Amino acid sequence: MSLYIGLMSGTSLDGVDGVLVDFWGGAARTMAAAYVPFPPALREELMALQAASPNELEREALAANTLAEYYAQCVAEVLAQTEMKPADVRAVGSHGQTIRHRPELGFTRQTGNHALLAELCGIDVVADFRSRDVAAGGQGAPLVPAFHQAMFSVPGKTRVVANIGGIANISVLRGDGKATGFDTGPGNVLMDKWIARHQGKAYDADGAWAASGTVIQPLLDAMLREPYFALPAPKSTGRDLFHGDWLDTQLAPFASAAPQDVQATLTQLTVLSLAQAIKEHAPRTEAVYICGGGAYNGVLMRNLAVELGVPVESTDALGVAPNRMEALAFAWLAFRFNERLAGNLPAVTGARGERVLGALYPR
Ligand SMILES: Nc1ncnc2c1ncn2[C@@H]1O[C@H](COP(=O)(O)OP(=O)(O)OP(=O)(O)O)[C@@H](O)[C@H]1O
Ligand SMILES: CC(=O)N[C@H]1[C@@H]2OC[C@@H](O2)[C@@H](O)[C@@H]1O[C@H](C)C(=O)O
Repeated sequence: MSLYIGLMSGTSLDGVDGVLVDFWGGAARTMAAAYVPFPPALREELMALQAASPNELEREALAANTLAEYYAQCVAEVLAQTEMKPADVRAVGSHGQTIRHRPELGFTRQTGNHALLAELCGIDVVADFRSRDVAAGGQGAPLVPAFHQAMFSVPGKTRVVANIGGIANISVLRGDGKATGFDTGPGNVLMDKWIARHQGKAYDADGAWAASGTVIQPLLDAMLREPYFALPAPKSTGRDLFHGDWLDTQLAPFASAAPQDVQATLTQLTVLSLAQAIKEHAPRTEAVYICGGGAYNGVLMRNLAVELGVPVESTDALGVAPNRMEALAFAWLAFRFNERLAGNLPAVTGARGERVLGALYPR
């Protein structure tokens, strides 16, 4: 067996997903999965750390310590579902928590106390997967297209895998074995923000609130004029751009709009920005497979299928539950690190070449 654990806590800031996976023989066999939600205080602190604030150096370090405890709990929960012990696992691939992503300034920061995680779980930890790609002139994101290519590409067919997390990104898997991909823009981040503000809920379950509203076309048109959407790839984004102030600036001329109509419009912003990217970069794709929490939003899924005119399915159809995909990808990146194989696709990130990604914290 070639066992790895992948941990992913993404831009939604809701918690950490973990998987235990066996890469023996080149396949990826998931043996266990767990999700550990973050308590409200940690979520709020991680949200606050997305932008400049007082004493952030110390606060980041303390948040990193707390994260390590939740990550270690997630590792313990996946192991508890099997007969496996820490010594059976070759490494934990831990994404960490993105608190800044500024590749144009030469850095991206995923916080987490990786030394503490190694100490707490007694397994080698591989972390900081994005920095080397940025050092080589790349965006450092998205990284999952390399994993999607390795697992899901089919000769002679174009497939698209789209992740709709806080931010949305696509992987275009071409029939010739090559892959491209980039961040298309907001996934759930703006919808989550809006429903939290108006209803105190973490997200719009199944898009039901959006479905009760009507799209405000002038607002949608204005938001689609955001320059990011027209930028050529390679490109990546995050809460650094799509934050509350961005939303408030867009909404300022629409102060009297009904909240459910705004939610319908934000949902359609995600649909159209994704659909435009797919139509432009994969016009002949036969199917689009969705992972990330957006796969559980029926309104988003149906509207995307209408917009694209091709089947839109969850990645369950590829044998991977949508909420496990990214954790699986970071287990795979740890495996690539251990084998000293490249983890990035320069055609995706724009790096000068292939690089081994990650840094090791031995157990
Ligand atoms: N049942 C559901 N109905 C609607 N939306 C849902 C549902 N379940 C999850 N989501 C959405 O998915 C989000 C979480 O998605 P996910 O865990 O893929 O994000 P992430 O990994 O944190 O983000 P990223 O991929 O950008 O790093 C939630 O915040 C919510 O908006
Ligand atoms: C800097 C950062 O954390 N980026 C995330 C984020 O969440 C989705 C999208 O933006 C993607 O670029 C990336 O995550 C996935 C795992 C990736 O690197 O492919």
